[in-house]
Amino acid sequence: MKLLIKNGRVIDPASGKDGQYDVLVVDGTIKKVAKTIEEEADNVLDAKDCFVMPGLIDLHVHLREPGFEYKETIETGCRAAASGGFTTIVAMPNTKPVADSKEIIQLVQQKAESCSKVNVLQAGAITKGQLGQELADIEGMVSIGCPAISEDGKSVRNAHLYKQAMEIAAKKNIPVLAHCEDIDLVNSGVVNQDDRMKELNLPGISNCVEDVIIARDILLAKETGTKLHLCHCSTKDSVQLVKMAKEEGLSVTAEVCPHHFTLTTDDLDPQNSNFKMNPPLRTKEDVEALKLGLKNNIMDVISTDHAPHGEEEKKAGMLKAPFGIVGLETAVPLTITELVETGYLTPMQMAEKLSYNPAKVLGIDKGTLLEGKTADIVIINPNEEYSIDTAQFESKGKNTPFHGRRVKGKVCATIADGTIIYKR
Ligand SMILES: NC(=O)N[C@@H](CC(=O)O)C(=O)O
Ligand SMILES: [Zn+2]
Repeated sequence: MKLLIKNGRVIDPASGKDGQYDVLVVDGTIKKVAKTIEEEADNVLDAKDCFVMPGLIDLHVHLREPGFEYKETIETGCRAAASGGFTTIVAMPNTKPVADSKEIIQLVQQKAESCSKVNVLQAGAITKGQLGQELADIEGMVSIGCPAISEDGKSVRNAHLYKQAMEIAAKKNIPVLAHCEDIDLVNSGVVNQDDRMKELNLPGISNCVEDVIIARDILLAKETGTKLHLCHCSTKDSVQLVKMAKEEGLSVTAEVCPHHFTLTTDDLDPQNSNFKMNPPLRTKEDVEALKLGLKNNIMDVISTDHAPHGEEEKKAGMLKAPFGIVGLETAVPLTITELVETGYLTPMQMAEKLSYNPAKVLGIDKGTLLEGKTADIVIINPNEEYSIDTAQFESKGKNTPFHGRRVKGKVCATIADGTIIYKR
């Protein structure tokens, strides 16, 4: 099987290439990247005026299977990933049952393999049942291909237990993906703690809820030598803390989600609980710090925190609705509109944050268009303008505050392992 991608703007962080090239894929492998390739192929894609980047990698996805199939299934989540340009996704463990054992990890792996070419990596929970009492079988899960551990949905409250998990992760050379939230400080908050929250008369979540755990986790990573990756950072001090950790030479990386660099608490419509997510939308000052953090390469990764929920449960109002919004199918246009068009990120940095750097965090041989590598590729038209429409989503989750928003940047095709898995 031969696939030829013609006339695109190839952007490949691994080689530093940014220019017009043709890409030839043979039997799932990138065979050749050259100025012009004249070769018969089974399939030819014209990528004129489009970015051709390594397939996107999302370190933070909630696939909801097993247990919450009404919100999303592995199959619908993978379809959403493909239409969003993602060829590898890391699934979070807060399923029912929790992904805390070899059996559940294997179940997800087998289902994913049977229904999609998207590379699904299931993160293992840190404690059994995410109850924070007893460590899960981390070594066992790693032995069957679990790429990382995470207690996402919450933090491990007991620092001693967490430190033990970090020691195992360090020994196994896998990253710890940290959801940073001090549950004792949350105090039933649902939106950011600021003037807007007072105006809306809703309970608030202060920046400290996130920052104190980021600080704790960095110090624990320093003492254990573990690779720490901080999930969905939303505060200005998170950027400062990551900067300090990097200056000290620690193995600390961090991600920012599109909603946290696009919206502030001023945008929040209290009647629409699709504005409710964890961490919450923060202030202008926080958003600017996150954007500069991405620009200055303090923040390494853009992840989606794709968190699908049912329509009914999201209708329960700001106080009762579950936290979370979908993100797989809006990440590319939001990144282009908010960060590339505005000059915060170059297209090369976009490819770094959405593919090359997440691959490095996981230590997997992906996120590149080098010859000889697996052909995971995304083709994006950065100039196409349109309105986000949830009716077009492949995801079961339609819970996004971005429905109707004008954006620029459209995924035209996604190729995983040499196969076209999405084409519009
Ligand atoms: N981010 C969210 O608001 N919700 C996530 C949990 C999480 O990622 O922390 C979920 O599972 O729904
Ligand atoms: Zn989380």
